[in-house]
Amino acid sequence: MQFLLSFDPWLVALSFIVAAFTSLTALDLAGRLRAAEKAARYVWLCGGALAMGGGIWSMHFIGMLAMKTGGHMQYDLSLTLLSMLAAMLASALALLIVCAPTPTTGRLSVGGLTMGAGVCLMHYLGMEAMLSHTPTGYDPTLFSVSVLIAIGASTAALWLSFYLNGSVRSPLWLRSIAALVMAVGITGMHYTGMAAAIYDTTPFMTHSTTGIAPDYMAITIAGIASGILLIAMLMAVYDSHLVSKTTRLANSLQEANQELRSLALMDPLTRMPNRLAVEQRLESGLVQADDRNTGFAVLFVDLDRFKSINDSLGHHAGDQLLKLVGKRLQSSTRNDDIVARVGGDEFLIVTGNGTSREESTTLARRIIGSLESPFQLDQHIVRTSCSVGISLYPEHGDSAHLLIVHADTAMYRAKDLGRNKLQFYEHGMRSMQDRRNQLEQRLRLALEENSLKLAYQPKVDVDSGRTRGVEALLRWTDTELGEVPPEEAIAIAEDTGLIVPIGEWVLREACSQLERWRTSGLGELTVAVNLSARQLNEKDFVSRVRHILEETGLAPEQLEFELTETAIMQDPDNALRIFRQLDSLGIALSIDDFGTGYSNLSQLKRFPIRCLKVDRSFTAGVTSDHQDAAIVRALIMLAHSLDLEVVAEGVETDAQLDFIRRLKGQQYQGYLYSRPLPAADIGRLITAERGAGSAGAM
Ligand SMILES: Nc1nc2c(ncn2[C@@H]2O[C@H](COP(=O)(O)O[C@H]3[C@@H](O)[C@H](n4cnc5c(=O)[nH]c(N)nc54)O[C@@H]3COP(=O)(O)O)[C@@H](O)[C@H]2O)c(=O)[nH]1
Repeated sequence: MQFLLSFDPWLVALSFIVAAFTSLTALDLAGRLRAAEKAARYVWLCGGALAMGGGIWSMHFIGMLAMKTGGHMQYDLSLTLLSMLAAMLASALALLIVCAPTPTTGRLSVGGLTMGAGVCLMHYLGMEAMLSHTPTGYDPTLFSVSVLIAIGASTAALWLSFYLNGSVRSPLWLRSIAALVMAVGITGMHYTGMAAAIYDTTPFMTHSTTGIAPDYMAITIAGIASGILLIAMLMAVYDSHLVSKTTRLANSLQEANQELRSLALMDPLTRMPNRLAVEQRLESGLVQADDRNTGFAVLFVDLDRFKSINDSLGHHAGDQLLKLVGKRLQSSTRNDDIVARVGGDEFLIVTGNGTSREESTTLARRIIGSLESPFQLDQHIVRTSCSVGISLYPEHGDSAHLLIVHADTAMYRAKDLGRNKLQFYEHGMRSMQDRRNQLEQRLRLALEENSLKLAYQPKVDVDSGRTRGVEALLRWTDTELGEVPPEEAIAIAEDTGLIVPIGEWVLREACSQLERWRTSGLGELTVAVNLSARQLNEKDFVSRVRHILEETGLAPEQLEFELTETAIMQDPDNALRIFRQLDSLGIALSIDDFGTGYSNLSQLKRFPIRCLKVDRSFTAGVTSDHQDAAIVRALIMLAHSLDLEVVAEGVETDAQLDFIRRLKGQQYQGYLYSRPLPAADIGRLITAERGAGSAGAM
């Protein structure tokens, strides 16, 4: 017998709300379950099955309570518990299914079927639990519809869960809509199932006194609903904690990433872009230039004599200098140029797009000019200069690599041409390494074939204007390479160790020449020979010198060695030992390029030195730069106080000579009197000088 049932609308609404709330919680749980690690997954699974099963079960019994009966309904305890167990097992199964990483159709179908069956089992066991109002049968159509709704709703719920908990968690509004759809399914199934019930008698007119009373049932339902609410709240709190933790982690990860990225692109000393950064910039510059049909320039800047500053003043000072140089370079460039430090004392500048050859020249000149004024490094004042090589895009290369290599090659050419210069790359210029290899080969050959030459530059007495001695300077004109600048030849010789045999050749040649001049009547001149630190390291250096003096017949008093402060400081103890032996032979020792090496004077004063040579870079500025003038004044005073002679190098003008004279510098050397000349020319010059002297005396 079918009866028309009526329901309390508030309780029906409540049952729907509980269903929706349960669905929302279940969707949330499914997402967490999938993301959870092994142990946490079991906790979420148990908690989820309890909450979800309990929720569905509560919704079902609220629906029962919503049914308006004339009597007092009681529920069978074991069937009620069984129905609850069925709901929870079905939920556990559903959650297990959604744990799987991929939602195959088979998995969804089996899951939907099993869960639907579980929900039906829960529902119809619940119906059976109604004591004295147990249905006697079910309308097959409505029953089938309720089963189909249960399976359909379960499959939809599983599918939604997969869909909404993919790689990215869906927003709350989307999950809420899904939960509402699921709630419609669950409540739809429930009320269809209730409508399917057939009773023999008018239901609910009788009273039962056994089983669970509706009051207890309401309390149980309220308890379970509160439990779900609690779990949902706990999840929300956990969620916000997780979100803030994740946000914090994400932020610090982002910061760490940024830091790593900037470190990878930054030179740690100067905090300027590094080689990688400039290469990236070059790559994008190439693309831009092609798009706009323009060009740009790459400038390779290398400091001159940085090594000697670093060696003599120490790495701290060297580092300070590099930072200051970096700042000056940056302030010499425009905003759209990038300045990077790409090696020890090497900087690379990539100009903004549209830079012409003329603009690159102006920039290179500005850069060279920016390094002209001295640098203050703690208590030291330091001077440096730079050589700049320039390559242009597109003329000199079509890749970042080529442009850098060509700018580098041009920079080495600028160094060969005497430093403190700019040089554009020219096609056919050999790469630095190629040229070095060729130079080394040719230099060895020149030594073997005895084709090296010496030039001599007079060292002139400031008061009398007469030549007191000469400095022997290496000259090399190669048949293939042409005239090779002495600085380049010496640098190769130093690097390859050839400086030892070449130095010995220079010494023998200079001593022989002096003897020839003496025997030809030029009188007692002295000859200064430059020494390299490498020569000092030769075990038998002193005995070789003694042997050459014996061989050539030159008196030791006519020989003088010049050594830079930097060379001495490479191994001061060894230098001191050798200097003492040379001094005891009667050979004089001079400190070359004085003022550029910045050695400590307490070290230097231990050495048997007779003379300080003021570096030509200071002499050049004595009449134009008050700092240079102050430095030369201080150096000469220092030499006087240590009872040493002073030779001012690089005197090119009368004004410079006057300055040296006023300070009582004893000797000078420079183009003013004579450039370095071949031996024959020097012979003639001194002969003329002597003749003029005797004529004057007469
Ligand atoms: N170990 C050895 N070093 C050597 C030897 N021969 C030369 N050298 C060193 O090479 C450097 C370059 O020498 P060079 O190009 O010969 O330059 C010398 C002079 O030409 C130059 N000079 C002299 N007067 C002036 C001047 O008025 N203006 C000006 N611009 N330059 C001038 O100075 C150089 C001499 O310097 P120094 O030796 O410091 O007195 C140079 O460092 C040589 O030392 C060698 O055989 N062995």
